[in-house]
Amino acid sequence: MKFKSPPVNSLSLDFLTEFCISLEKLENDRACRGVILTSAVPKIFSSGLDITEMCGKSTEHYAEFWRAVQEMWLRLYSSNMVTVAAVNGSSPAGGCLIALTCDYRIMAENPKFSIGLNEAQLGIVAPFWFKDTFVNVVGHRVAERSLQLGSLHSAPEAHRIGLVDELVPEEKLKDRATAVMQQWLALPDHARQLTKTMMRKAVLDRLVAHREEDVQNFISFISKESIQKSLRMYMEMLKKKKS
Ligand SMILES: CC/C=C\CC/C=C/CC(=O)SCCNC(=O)CCNC(=O)[C@H](O)C(C)(C)COP(=O)(O)OP(=O)(O)OC[C@H]1O[C@@H](n2cnc3c(N)ncnc32)[C@H](O)[C@@H]1OP(=O)(O)O
Repeated sequence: MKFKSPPVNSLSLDFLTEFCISLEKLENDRACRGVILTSAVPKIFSSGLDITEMCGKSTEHYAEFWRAVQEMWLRLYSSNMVTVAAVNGSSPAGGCLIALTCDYRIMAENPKFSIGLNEAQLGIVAPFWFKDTFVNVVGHRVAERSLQLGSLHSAPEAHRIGLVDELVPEEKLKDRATAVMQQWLALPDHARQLTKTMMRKAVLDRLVAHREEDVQNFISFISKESIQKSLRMYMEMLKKKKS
C-alpha cells in the first residue's frame, strides 16, 4: 500500500478513512496474507496527524477525527496480516506510530530522514497507546527519554535504538521489504497470528476498554486555548521555515 497524499502524507480524516477501508478490504481478502506500507511521496513517509484537523474545529469534528485515529491503530495493530513498514522518508509523530504499529520496520539509510514521536515538541502529549506501542518496540527507558524530549531520530540513530529493525540503501528498500515479507509468510499463519495476538492483546484491550474516555480526553486537551496557540505557532514555524 503506497501513501499518496502530497505534499507530506499528513493523516487527515479523509486519509485515515481511506486507509481503514483499504486495510479492511485486504484483511477480508483470503488471498492477501501481508501488506507492505510505503510512500509514493518523495522523502516523506508520513508527516503524522494533520495538524489542521486539530486546529479551530468543533468538538464534534475533534471526536470524529480522534475516533478515526484510534480505528486506524486498532485495525493495524491487530491485523492478521504480516505488516511491514518500508519507511522511505521522514516519519514524525503519527507517521512514526504507523511504522511502530507494523510487525517489522525497514528504513532507507538516508541520515536526512528522521523518525520519532515528537509530540512534546509541539506542546502536546502522545496518548497512552502511542506510548505503549513505542515501549513494546524499544523498551521503557529508551521510550521515556525519547518521548519526554520529543526526539526525532535520524535513520542511523533510529536503527541504533531499535526503533527501526534495519537500514538499507533507498534503492534496495522494496526488494528487502519483499524478502522480509517472504520470510514472515513462510511460517504457518495460525501460529504467527496467535503469537502476535498474545504479544499485543493487553495493549489493544486497554484502548478498547477506555476508547470513549480517550476521545473525551483528546477533546478537552486539544480544545484548550493554550494548546490551540501552541499548534498555531507550530504551523507558523513550519511555514516560516519554508520562506
Ligand atoms: C491527549 C492527546 C492529545 C493530543 C495527541 C495528538 C497527537 C498528535 C500526533 C501527531 O501526529 S501531531 C503532527 C506532528 N507532525 C509534525 O510535527 C511534522 C511537521 N512537519 C514537518 O516537520 C515537515 O513538514 C516535514 C519534515 C514532514 C516535511 O518537510 P518539508 O518537505 O520541508 O515540507 P514542509 O515543511 O514545507 O511542509 C509542506 C506543507 O505541508 C504542511 N504540513 C507539514 N506537516 C503537516 C502536518 N502534520 N499537518 C498539516 N500540515 C502539515 C506544511 O505546513 C506545508 O504547508 P504549506 O501550506 O506551507 O505548503
